[in-house]
Amino acid sequence: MTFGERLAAAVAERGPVCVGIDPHAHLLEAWGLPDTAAGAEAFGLELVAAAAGRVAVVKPQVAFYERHGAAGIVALERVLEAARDAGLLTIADAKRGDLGSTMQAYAEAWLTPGAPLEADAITASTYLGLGALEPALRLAHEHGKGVLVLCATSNPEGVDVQARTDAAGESVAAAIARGAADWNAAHAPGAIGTVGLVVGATIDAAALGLALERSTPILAPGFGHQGARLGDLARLYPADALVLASVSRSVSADRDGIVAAIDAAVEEAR
Ligand SMILES: O=c1ccn([C@@H]2O[C@H](COP(=O)(O)O)[C@@H](O)[C@H]2O)c(=O)[nH]1
Repeated sequence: MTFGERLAAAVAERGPVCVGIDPHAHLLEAWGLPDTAAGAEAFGLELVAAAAGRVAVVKPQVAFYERHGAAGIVALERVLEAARDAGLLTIADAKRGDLGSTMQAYAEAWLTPGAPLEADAITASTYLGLGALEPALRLAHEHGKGVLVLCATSNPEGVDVQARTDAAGESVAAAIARGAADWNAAHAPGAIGTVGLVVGATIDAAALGLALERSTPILAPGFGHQGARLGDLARLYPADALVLASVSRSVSADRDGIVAAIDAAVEEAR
């Protein structure tokens, strides 16, 4: 089964909300936790417990674990393991992107069953070309895992690169979306595939000429803290798209209120 098909089944059961796990220093302080690996682990484990049974997916932001060094990576391993044990799909928001042989190593780190940092999908950057991701896409496909490629990101600066067009008028973002759809069509015809796209909820997808296909799962950050509203999901994305709406800070601001905030997000998205 492809990652896209696994994701579609999970979203059909629990809805499109993805709980982001972003242990910012200011959130650890607000939660009364130390700004250490142990604090980031406790934060992540509480969010996993709150998300379990409520949503389909959690998305730890790797940077907030890396900032604590080796102990932070161990903490992330434990958070990923707890999420797996709780029946949640996991997206490691690692934004990896390098030439092919190095991408192979990244994929072995994040997408190999049994690896200490195993996740169901990673985020990846195509600055070295979509073709450079090929070893990661192949390894992901082999194991039913996913690679979510940055396409039209939610930050305002992204448009400087992503809206650039070639001689035929195709934007960088549109070319990435086309490449992802082509890869899925070639490797899993008729299915929702291995390669997904990151398409922010704060951007104008039509202005970029994006053709979003059902075969290409979409990770949609930008809801909540960045301003987009979960209630607008149906307006922002094509009706038949498999969209995962990511919320991090907006559900984790208040330690005592995370269950209520996740329930509210699920309800608003529904
Ligand atoms: O285009 C992108 C790609 C990734 N992100 C990441 O998602 C979360 C968003 O956090 P919020 O608190 O819900 O704003 C964060 O980890 C980003 O690095 C993104 O925002 N936009």
